[in-house]
Amino acid sequence: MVLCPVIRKLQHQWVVLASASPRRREILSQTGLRFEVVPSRFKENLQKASFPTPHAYAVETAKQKALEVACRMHQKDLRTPDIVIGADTIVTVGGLILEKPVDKQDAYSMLSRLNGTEHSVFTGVAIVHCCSTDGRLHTEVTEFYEETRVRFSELSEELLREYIDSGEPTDKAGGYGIQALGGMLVESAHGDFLNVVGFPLNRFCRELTRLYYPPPREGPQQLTHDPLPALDTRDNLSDAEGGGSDAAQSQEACGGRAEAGGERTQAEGAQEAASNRTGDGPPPFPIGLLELIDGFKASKALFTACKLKVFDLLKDETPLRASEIASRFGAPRGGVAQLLDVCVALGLLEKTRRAYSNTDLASRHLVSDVEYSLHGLVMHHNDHTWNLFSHLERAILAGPGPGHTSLGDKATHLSQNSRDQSKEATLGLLRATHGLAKLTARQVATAFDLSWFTSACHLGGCTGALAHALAREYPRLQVTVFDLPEVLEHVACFQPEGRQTEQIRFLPGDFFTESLPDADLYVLSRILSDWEDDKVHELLSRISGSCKPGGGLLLVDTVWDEEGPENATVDEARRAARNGLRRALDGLVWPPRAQRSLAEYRRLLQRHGFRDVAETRAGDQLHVLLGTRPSPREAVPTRPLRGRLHCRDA
Ligand SMILES: Cc1cn([C@H]2C[C@H](O)[C@@H](COP(=O)(O)OP(=O)(O)OP(=O)(O)O)O2)c(=O)[nH]c1=O
Repeated sequence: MVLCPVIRKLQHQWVVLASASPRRREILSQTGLRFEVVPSRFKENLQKASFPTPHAYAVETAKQKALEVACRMHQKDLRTPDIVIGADTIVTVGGLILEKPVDKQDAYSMLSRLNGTEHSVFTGVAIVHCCSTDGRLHTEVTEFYEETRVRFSELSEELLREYIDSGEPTDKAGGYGIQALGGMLVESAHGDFLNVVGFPLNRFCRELTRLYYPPPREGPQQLTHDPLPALDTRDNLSDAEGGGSDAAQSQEACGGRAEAGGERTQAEGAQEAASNRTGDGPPPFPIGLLELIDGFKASKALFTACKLKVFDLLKDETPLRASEIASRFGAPRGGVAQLLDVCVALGLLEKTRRAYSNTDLASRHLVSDVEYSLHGLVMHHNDHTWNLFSHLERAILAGPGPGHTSLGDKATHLSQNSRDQSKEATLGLLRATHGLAKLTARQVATAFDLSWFTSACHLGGCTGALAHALAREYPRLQVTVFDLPEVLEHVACFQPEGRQTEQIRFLPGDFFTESLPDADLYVLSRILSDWEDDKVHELLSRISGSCKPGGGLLLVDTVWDEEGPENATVDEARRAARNGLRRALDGLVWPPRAQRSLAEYRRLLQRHGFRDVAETRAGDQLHVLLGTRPSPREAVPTRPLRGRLHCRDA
């Protein structure tokens, strides 16, 4: 069974695992992936001292293992696999890198070092996408590593000796196998268990997802090949010429030219095959740039498929042919079939025997009436954001000014007073925000333990997505959703059925002009970044004035100085950068928002009398702060303000 949708995307690719490790084979086959095993002949002898970190060494070794197999297969078979996966597992302790012990004595000294202490197990992984043009191998490498911290308990000499005699340490990094007898040595393990066993499966699936959604890479996907059996060990690919991986020979195959002298190392040969070529030839094909150039087309295809409700048509899981879908739209088959094929390429639809069905991703998020639907968000971007961005140049040249830009004028109707908006526009905006709010609601509700509060008031709580998550997590909590009457008149259609409904009430009102409902806990989610400082102070002082001693304020928002969590992985840092990019892009067409740093939000809470401010993250985009009110305080009288739609545009 294939649980990870991205694995399905690889089912027609020729995937090779460049490893002799039975553990890696077993772990990878658990995904349902069809792959072939071709053990690497790369000699694991890179200079450890030349790497800045132990994991850099593991990643490079993994890469060279995979590149060696890619080159050899290309040369010997004249058939190039689409993807070659290499991995290398090492154990590090006190700055030392431990690989597989060479003998019992070596195993003993490794295990003695690990005895009673904590060490790290790193597995470096390389996913090499290959393609062949004019007899030359071109590769694109994605690499990453995962760390697991393992602690051994204090072990007796006798136990270590017995363990070594069992023979288990021989083929395992650090001289132990956590998955078997070696599990008895381990007191604790923090991180991915499978990473210790030789392959970080979870991270691997996440990396594949990152690579294949959105649009799959063009190069490797254009290759065709015959389907191969799920598991087929082809250890013995070559060997008419006597095996061994000769660098010059493999260079000839990979680069289409022989290297006189043949003094180059295998690593160098494989490295060059990685197509980082410089010099006279054309520069490497800029896949990333072309994807960027074409990116808008992919978005528009998705928007159009959503507008036509293609994913709704396919939601009952009966695959339909292009002609059937076209006839439902009363449209000619040709264009519809093309759109459907684009959706297949984008990973939104699957095509089997000329019939189309939704991928898991589409079933979960693009069908309009499912729980975690983002259909409303897509429609909002199609109907509003798309037009705004077509005026981007004008917006930039006009620059910010009084009343913002001519584009800004157009834009403000999206985030302005909802009384000015048509009912349909308000509903569209609510659908867009509801989809996103639902996706993050549980993470926000559980960011802190709120079980000591008995009543909460979500100010500007819109459709109640967060209120429902709070009610679900805290069965004692009564939640009031306080929002403008013109917002609340539309929320009935967003309410799920269930027990939590009894814990939730919707109260119309304007949090700037009307008294706030009583509550132990006030919640503000993505509100403050819509307002400049004077309004923010006004609102916080009203909340502070209504908040009882011991009550709290839960503040949820994006922050401008986001760098990802402390000790962020490369992945997390990238995500943080992408969030920043999204905000920067929005800033080009919408009136600038009052983005604040985490420290500024913390100071705001403190200034308005909230103490012990704690902060954490909820998912990729949101930061959550919780402050409590130690003593009662008078509410500061406020000027009445115009009401507005308290939910962020998407
Ligand atoms: C720490 C630890 C390692 N190992 C294994 C995983 C790896 O197979 C091995 C480390 O050696 P590697 O050099 O990473 O891999 P390998 O030689 O087995 O296979 P190949 O190079 O062909 O890919 O140690 C366990 O099985 N259990 C453990 O607890």
